[in-house]
Amino acid sequence: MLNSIDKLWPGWFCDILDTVVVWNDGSRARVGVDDDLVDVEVHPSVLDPMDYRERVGMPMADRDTAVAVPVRTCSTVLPHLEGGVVFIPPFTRLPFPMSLLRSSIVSRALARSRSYAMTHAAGKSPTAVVMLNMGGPSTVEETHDFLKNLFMDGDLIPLPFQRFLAPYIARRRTPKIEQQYADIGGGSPILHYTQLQGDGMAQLLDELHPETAPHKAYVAFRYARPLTEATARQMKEDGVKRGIAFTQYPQYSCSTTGSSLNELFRRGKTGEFGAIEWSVIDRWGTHPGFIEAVAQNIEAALAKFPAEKRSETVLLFSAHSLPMSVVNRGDPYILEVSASVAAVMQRLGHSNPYRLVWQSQVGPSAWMGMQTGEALKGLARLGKKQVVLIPIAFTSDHIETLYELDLEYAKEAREHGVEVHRAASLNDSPVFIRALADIVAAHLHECAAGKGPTSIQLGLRCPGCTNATCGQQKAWFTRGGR
Ligand SMILES: C=CC1=C(C)c2cc3[nH]c(cc4nc(cc5[nH]c(cc1n2)c(C)c5CCC(=O)O)C(CCC(=O)O)=C4C)c(C)c3C=C
Ligand SMILES: [Fe+2]
Repeated sequence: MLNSIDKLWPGWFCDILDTVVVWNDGSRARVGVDDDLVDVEVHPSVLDPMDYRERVGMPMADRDTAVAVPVRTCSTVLPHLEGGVVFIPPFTRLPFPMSLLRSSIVSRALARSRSYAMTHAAGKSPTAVVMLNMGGPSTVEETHDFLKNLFMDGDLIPLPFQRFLAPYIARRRTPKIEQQYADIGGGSPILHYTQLQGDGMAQLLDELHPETAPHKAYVAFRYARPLTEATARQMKEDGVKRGIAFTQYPQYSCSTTGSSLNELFRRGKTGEFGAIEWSVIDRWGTHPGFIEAVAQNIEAALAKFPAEKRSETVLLFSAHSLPMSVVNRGDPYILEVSASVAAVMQRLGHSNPYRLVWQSQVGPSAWMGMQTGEALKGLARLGKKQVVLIPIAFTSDHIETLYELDLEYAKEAREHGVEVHRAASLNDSPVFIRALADIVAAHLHECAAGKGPTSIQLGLRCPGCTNATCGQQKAWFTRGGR
């Protein structure tokens, strides 16, 4: 039996076969290693992958992202399962070695669905999925323009005499930040990863939601190339009629997602994008695919500690801080980051002690604490000498992970005798890319079911909000950008 499976799907299972146990009856089963078990669906006696897909009516992407595990033990309990496979749906919690295996299978899915998308979606105006984020300088030379755009943004940093003060502050800050980008390899990798994530997501979407295919990912950065205005020109040129504004910040803040939506609104209402029907995905910080992808990276970092001391390791979640003035006007970011952390810890079965701390404060005003650097020193003082640092509020590497966490904080902690490993950023995680596709597919289904173009939550302004654009923007998107 093992040989026949190995011939059909070469190399997929060999390394986990010995650890898998399956039992139960009917079409459900439990699979896992020792006590670490998950519920799965069982498809007995199906060995050919194409046949498998047809029989269960499963989209190509799901077939490949599922982990198919040959049944070979427990033949006394379930003789009819021997020679079959079990299908574990995407985002099911998996014991660690199996979750790694699934990642590699998802990579194959991306490659396969590319050709599917091309065959089925030729010649139609694309459904645009606009990936909103702040962006970063791709080269050191772009640092000044990035900072100038950032300090000009009154939604992020309201300054007196903004048009004059912003260029001045940007100029003064440029040498320091240029050096940081030089130290992390000569620029921010955010554009590279956003394009990769967007392209992978669009390919999967063509299959998950063929009604709106072809899907095309566009990147609209707030402070770096490609800026929203350039993306608007491109979308108009491509004849886009349907757009989804998809924030790439998992958790909502008025200073991040809110700022990007305000910018989209300003340019959308003057027709820069052409005539587009808009809808918005404004937050997804507890989506099971996002949580699964983060959890897998934590498990990989935890595995670097000796097994006998692993459970003592502190999981230190770190997110970009917010000024207390923003928190105190009712911004939902702190709550939503906390919800992400709670969901990840739930997924990990609360295997370790944890804290959520805050980094990257800028300027002299009061910011949300405790600060990440101080927390690491505090843990060292308390004798906690093993830490996994986890970036939880950003989806790819950037100056905060590669410079602040890796070069500053982790180094300092090691000087205090703490062993630190950072959980990798999501970057090219296939599980994460699949999650992005899943989020958009669910959104498209909801739109088709008449649930409206925005979430209910987007409609509520912060109780302390005095920014008129926020109100107009929310009303405009609620009408589908009309
Ligand atoms: C969820 C992420 C972020 C939130 C929330 C956020 C709020 C926020 N940021 C500033 C000021 C600055 N941020 C800067 C850089 C920067 N900010 C984020 C993310 C969030 N910011 C990232 C990922 C980056 C780095 C980009 C990269 O490519 O690496 C900077 C510029 C760098 C510096 O000068 O130190 C400033 C300034 C404020 C005021 C704010 C909340 C109101
Ligand atoms: Fe920031």
